[in-house]
This record gives sequence, C-alpha cells and structure tokens, in this order.
Amino acid sequence: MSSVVNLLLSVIEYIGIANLLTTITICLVTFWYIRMNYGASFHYRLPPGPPVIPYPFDFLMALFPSSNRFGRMIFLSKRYGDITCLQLGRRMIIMISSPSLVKELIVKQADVTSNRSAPPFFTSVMDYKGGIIFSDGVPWQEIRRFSLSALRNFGMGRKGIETRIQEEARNLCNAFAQHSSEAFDAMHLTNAAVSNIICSITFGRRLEYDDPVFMDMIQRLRNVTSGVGINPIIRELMMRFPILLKTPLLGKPRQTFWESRHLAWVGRTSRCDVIRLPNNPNFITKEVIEHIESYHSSDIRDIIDMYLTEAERLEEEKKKAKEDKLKPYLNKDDIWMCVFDLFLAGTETTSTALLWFLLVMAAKPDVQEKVISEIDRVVGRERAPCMEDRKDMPYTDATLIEVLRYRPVAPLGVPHVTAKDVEIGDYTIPRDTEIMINIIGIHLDPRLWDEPEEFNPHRFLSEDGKTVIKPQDAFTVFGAGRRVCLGEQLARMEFYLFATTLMQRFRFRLPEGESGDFGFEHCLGTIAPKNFKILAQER
Ligand code: HEM
Repeated sequence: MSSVVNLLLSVIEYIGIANLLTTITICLVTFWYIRMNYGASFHYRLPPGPPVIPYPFDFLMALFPSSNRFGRMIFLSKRYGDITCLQLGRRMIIMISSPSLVKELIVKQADVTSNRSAPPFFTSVMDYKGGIIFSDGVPWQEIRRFSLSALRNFGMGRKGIETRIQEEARNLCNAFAQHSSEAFDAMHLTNAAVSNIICSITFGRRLEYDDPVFMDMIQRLRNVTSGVGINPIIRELMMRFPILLKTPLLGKPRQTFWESRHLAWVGRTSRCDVIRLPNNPNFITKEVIEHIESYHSSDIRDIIDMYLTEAERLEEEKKKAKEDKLKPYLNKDDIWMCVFDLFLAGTETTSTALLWFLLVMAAKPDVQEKVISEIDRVVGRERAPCMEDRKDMPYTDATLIEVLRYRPVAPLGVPHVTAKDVEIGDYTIPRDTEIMINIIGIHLDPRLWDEPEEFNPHRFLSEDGKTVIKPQDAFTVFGAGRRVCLGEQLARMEFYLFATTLMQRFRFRLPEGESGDFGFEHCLGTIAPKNFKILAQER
C-alpha cells in the first residue's frame, strides 16, 4: 500500500501539482462534454439520424437559411427513414414521418407522449407559464377540457358562430372590393378577419380592420410567430445559453411584445406587473382587466367571462378545502395566456390556409371555375353560403381539403415531449425528448399519395365526383393524439365559410405575367406563401 502511495507521490513530484490538476480538469470536462452530447447514444438504442451536432456548435444551425428548414426535415426523413433522431447539442428531436408511427407513438402511447416544452425565449419574453399549448399534466388536461367546452359554448358547433363568421366574411368581401382596381396583398385583411372570429368568441365583439390597436395586436402576434422579433442567431444563442435570458438583450423583443413602442426597456416585468402596467396597449390583457371590472356572474358574455367564473369557482374550492397546497389549475392572472393561446393558434393558421386557397384560386383558373360554378348552382347569389351547403358541394369541399394537404400550414405541428422512456419497435426514446410529426413529409409522401406535388382535388372525390372521400390517416394537418388541434372544428367552419363567401362574390387573378409561386416562407411554426398580390374582380 505504502509503495503505491509513494509511487503516486513521485509521479506528482515529477509532473507537478499544477499540471496534474490541469490534466484532471481537462479529462473531467472532456468526459462531461462527451457524456452531455453523446451519452444518450451510449445508453439508448436510438433511431438513425445525422451525426450529433455538439453543444454549443448546434447554434450554427441558425445560420442555415430559414426557408429551407422544412425542406431539410423532408430530406432527413428520406435519407434516414420514417423515424429519425436529430441531436442538436443537448436537445434531442425524434421526427416521425409515417401514419403508422403517428398512430403507434402519438395515439397509442399518448400517456407518455403528450407533454410539451415551451421554448425558453418564449417563457422569458412573455413570462409564459400555463396556458393551453405549453402546459402539461393534470393542469393541462383540466384547462384543455374547460377551454374546449368554453369554445363549444361560444363558438364551435353553434349556429351563433356560423352567423358571426358569415357576417365577418361579408366584411372581408367589402374590404376586398375596395381594392378592385389594383392588385393587392390580402394578408392583413384575411388575418384581421380571422382574428375577429377569435375576438368575438373571447371578447364578445369585433374590431375594424384599420383600428390601430387591432393592427398593433396582429403585428405583435406576427412577431411572436416569426420568432418574437429576435434575430435567429441571438435566439439560438439564448436557447443554448439560458443565462442570456436574464440580460437586457431581451429588452427589445419584450418591449415589442408587451409595451408601447415608445417605452424604453423597463427591466424584468413579471406577469402580474404586465397585467397592471399602466397604458399597456396589449389589448388581450386590457380586455381581461376590463372583463374583471365589469364581470357579473349572472351575465356570462364570452369565453373570458367563462374563464373568470371557473377561476372564482376554483378559488372558492380552495378556500373551502383550507389547504394552502391546493393549487387551482386556473387563476385570474393566467386567463390572458389561455386567450393569447387561442389567438396564437387560431389566427395565423386559419388565415394562412385562406391565403393558400386564394393563391390556388388565382393560379389555377380551371379549379377556380369549378368551385365558382358549384357555388352558383348550390347557393346562388341571393343568400350567404352556410354549413348546410357543404354536403352538396363536394368539389369545393375536396378543394379545401386538398389545400390543407398540399400546403399544411403547421408543417411540423407543435412538438410533443416524452414524459418517460418510450419503446417503439427496436428503439428507445429517452424521457424529455421532443417528438415532431413530419406533417408536410407525410402529406407529400409519394408512397401515400399519387403525384403528391400536384394540386388535385379529385384525390378526395369518389369516381362520379359526387362524394367526398374522407381523408385517410395520412391527412394529419391538425396533429394527432390527445394534443390534436383544439380548434379543428372551428377552423374547418371558418375555412369553408370564408372561402365560399369570397368565391361567391369574386373571381381571383394574378397580375399579368405571374403564374403563382407555391414555394413558402416559414415563420416559427407555420408556412405561408411568399408575398404575393392578387386581383379581386367582382363577378
Ligand atoms: C387551419 C387551421 C389550423 C391548423 C392547421 C391547426 C393545426 C394545429 C396543430 C398541428 C396542432 C398541434 C397538434 C399536436 O400537437 O399534435 C394544433 C394545436 C392547437 N390548436 Fe390548432 N390549428 C388550426 C386552427 C386552430 C384554431 C382556429 C384554434 C382555436 C380556436 C386552434 C387552437 C389550437 C390549440 C389551443 C392547440 C394546442 C392544443 C394542446 O396543446 O392541447 N387551432 N393546431
């Protein structure tokens, strides 16, 4: 024993204590670095994928042109198969690109594949905690269940909302008509019209398209979906080095989102401060405050009132239970996030689908003429199209489904996260791994669709053209499993009513010499057509 100690002492004397400590530190850091980046590959049998991009070099991914991100995902699924593992530093993403894997992993194993994780910059810029899209576990189940029933009460499946959408579609037509002499960009108008549906469900009223506060809110939402106004490289750096989230670097985006453009960086504002911030122009929070002030339990006007009733009920329950630890899943301070989620998930998506539809109509006159003649035959010109007409308009219905297949607006959905290790085939997916459904890859897979890059409504029609063939499992535009889109029914209703009302009044054309570019620009989670202008000719 003493000889071993002596040997060690003489080695230390020979190398020098400083050198020895440096060597040990380098070994430990190397070990930590390898374990962090490659540990999962040693411990788990992971699906195939490209080589790990080690931390912190993974932020170089942000340097790739963003418009290629979805193209890269399709490329990876073609190269590595239907289940692919991407390791970007500490972040592991499993991408699934076949309907059977979606069923196996997202539907059958929903218990362990239905979590989410909010991007750090999202939580930090907006102090986002709770809400519907990024909450987890029992609070999410409760808030989702409650929000769904609130939407059913004030929106989906009710005659009242159908009338509101018809009215809004008429307003949209009138706004389009003002541009009848020139080609125009329809983005703001479609976005405002769709936002107005969420406004009337949540706030109980609509806003004028040129209302500066409304325009400001639409712009702020766009900032969020396009990366919270942060340069993508800085955003990637922040995700890798969360310490940066505490620095004033976030001042600008935080300001963009929450405060008046003229207010300087005011330091870290908590969620509650934001709600109480004087002159806060963010009208979602303002609406919540106004609702709190004018709330009366006997007159429930809209979804915010329903959330308030529920928050009060839970507060009472907590008082009765006299248990300090009992944490209600919803309190008044959280309501703005649920409303914000409905705007975030329910405006950009549906209005972008409508933009794709307009582009298809303008670029494919043969399809447009068939849609127009079906509307003229079934609805005529005297009354507004209604949901009842849809069953008699198979070609139009199939065209709308084909738009959602051809350019699925949320091409990778919203990532799910595993709650524990999950087995799939020969592979094990570790806990806390993101799972992305490669919706766009599935929708453009030649194994599942004939000539998927062709726009062809007939793929959803019976041979005689009289019946719509229900899309197969390969149509996953609204995601899958327990996290499937909460607003699917409302989105379908809006898409159908806005599209048919517009086609009843207009014929769309592209400016002279243009043939329609179906390439796309991507925001944080959606794909939109590249900026285009159309001519709306009254029929
Ligand atoms: C064409 C329109 C729409 C498309 C393509 C779409 C698509 C999606 C997709 C792919 C997801 C993720 C599903 C998953 O994780 O598997 C989602 C989630 C969600 N959508 Fe939609 N959506 C649309 C419209 C709407 C509307 C109008 C609303 C609300 C009124 C809405 C509210 C939500 C919410 C709240 C979630 C999160 C659900 C949760 O995490 O539990 N969506 N949507």
